[in-house]
Amino acid sequence: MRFLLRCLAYFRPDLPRIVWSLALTFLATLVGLLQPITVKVLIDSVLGNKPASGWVDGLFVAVLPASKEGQIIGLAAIGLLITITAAVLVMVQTMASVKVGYYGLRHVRSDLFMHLQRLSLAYHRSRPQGDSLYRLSSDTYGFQTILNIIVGNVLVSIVMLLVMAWVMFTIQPMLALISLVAIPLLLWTHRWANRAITAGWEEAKVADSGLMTVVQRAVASLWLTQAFRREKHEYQKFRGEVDGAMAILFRVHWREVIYTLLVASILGLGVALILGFGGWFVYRDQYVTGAGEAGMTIGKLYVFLAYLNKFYEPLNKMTGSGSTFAQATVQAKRVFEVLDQKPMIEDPPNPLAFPKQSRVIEFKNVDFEYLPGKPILRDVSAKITPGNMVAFVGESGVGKSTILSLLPRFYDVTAGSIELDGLNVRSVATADLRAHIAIVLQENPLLPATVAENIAYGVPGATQEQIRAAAEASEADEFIKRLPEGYDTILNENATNISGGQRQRLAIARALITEAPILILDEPTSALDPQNEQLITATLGKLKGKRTIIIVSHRLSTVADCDEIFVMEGGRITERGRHDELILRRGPYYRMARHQLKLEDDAAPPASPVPIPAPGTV
Ligand SMILES: Nc1ncnc2c1ncn2[C@@H]1O[C@H](COP(=O)(O)OP(=O)(O)OP(=O)(O)O)[C@@H](O)[C@H]1O
Repeated sequence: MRFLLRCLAYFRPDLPRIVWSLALTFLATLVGLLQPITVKVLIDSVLGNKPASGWVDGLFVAVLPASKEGQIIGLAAIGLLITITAAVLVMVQTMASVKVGYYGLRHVRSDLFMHLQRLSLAYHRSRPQGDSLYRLSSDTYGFQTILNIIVGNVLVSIVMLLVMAWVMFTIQPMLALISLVAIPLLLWTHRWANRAITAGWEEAKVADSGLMTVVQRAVASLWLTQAFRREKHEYQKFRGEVDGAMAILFRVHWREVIYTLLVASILGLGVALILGFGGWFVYRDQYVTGAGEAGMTIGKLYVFLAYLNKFYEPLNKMTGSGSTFAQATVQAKRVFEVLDQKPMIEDPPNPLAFPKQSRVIEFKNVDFEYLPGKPILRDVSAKITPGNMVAFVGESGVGKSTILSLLPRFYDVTAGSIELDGLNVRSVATADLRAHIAIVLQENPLLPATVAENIAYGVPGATQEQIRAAAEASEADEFIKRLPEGYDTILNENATNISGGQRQRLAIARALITEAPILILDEPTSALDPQNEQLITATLGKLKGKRTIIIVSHRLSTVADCDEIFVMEGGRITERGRHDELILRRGPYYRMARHQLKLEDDAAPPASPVPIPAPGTV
């Protein structure tokens, strides 16, 4: 019940429309109830010449003309009018409920989308993207289905059941009791089927979202497939997933059709009982005891059978929608599974004020592990003064990128702390913290939008001048002006219509326009040719003193100009200093430099700082 109320809460803002829709449904149902009366009046009063029994019949007879022909035509016209009125009411009700459904769907999707954005990178990296897409695009429909079934079906059906039961009892109490036999049988069948079908849908949804993941991965790595001629293998993998999902769906549908068969048989049994007992009552009252109008008549039996259909209709609907309902609850549960995930990175309850400005950054005895018991960083301490350019260097996998991702709190440290001007990053709002930091990675996502829009992503409403200034600072202006539409050139998916170096310079422009006091660059030049590397190194050189720059790079030519270089080994900082100091020390940095800068193996420590070859010459 709590689960259903939680689902329905998404539709609460539309409560007046739900009430209106319900009222229309009842009205349409009531109007529909008048339909069998036209036949009863035709059989009993017009053709059978019996007096009208009851005030509704009397009302019908009263509006009919005197002649038999006129009465028959009149009843046909009334029947038509009733049908059209009920259909119009249903039409208005349908539109009202469709609106309620879609508004609710919008709420659910917005909630889920927002929550997915709040969930940490750790969450998203541990799950297939296709699964999140599936939950957002497909599973959210479950809420709409639950509303439609509860409001448009269950509530109306329960009222209809009560009304019909009362009407049938007034016609023939014994027949009414017999017709109730179906209810316990239906309840028992429903209990069994609901469990089996829900379990089936749970399995089916996992398989279906797995299919989405396969497609998403295949599209994202299409170049890999084509380059390594693995189309056949990928196709077979896809077919395997499709076949697996289909087999599960077949199993669910088998359970559904068996359930439908059982429901139809139970309702059929009810109708058969009424036909048998009802027919016998008519025979007894009209041909044996001669009770006449006071007993069971053919007209009454007809009306009873018509109402029996209307009595069974909601039962049929309720049980018939049982499978759809089971599927919808599985979908809604999958949405709640994500909504109930607590974001790992949360703002403190009372964040301290933290206006954007240059600040001293300090890593204090930082330990970090992605997985419990598997330390990546150990006792890392480093102080970076505003305006300085520093670098973390070291072999692949030592934890350099990990350090960068701790500063904007993509992950939280396991022990120790990171402080800005002495304030722990955990004591300020994440948005305020991240406003201090602009990030450039080795591979930067660019959007399928214009070049100008991509640069201005972090500063919506940036002027043309700001965009141009950022592009000039990142040495991107030249190439942008040469693009077919200049700054208005639209980048295609993954920005493959510009080169890797150009993408990198756009990413730097996008970072610079934010005027964040801290600029983080993770391997900004590793994918670039010497000429582009030189351009970017020159850009960074110009920013020195204006922003705090933290670089992770393998290329010593990119970091040689830094105010401080932190050398990392096995998750620890083992050496620190300026390039020339580190070379003189003949430690791990020197060993790295020896290969890259082609220093003589046994060369004596140079008396003066080692000249750094200009980027592009090593
Ligand atoms: N999301 C993650 N979950 C678990 N382990 C991870 C995750 N990301 C990185 N690692 C592990 O953490 C270690 C450090 O990774 P990191 O990317 O920080 O190294 P790096 O020094 O930047 O390497 P490279 O120079 O190759 O980029 C590696 O052993 C890596 O396997």
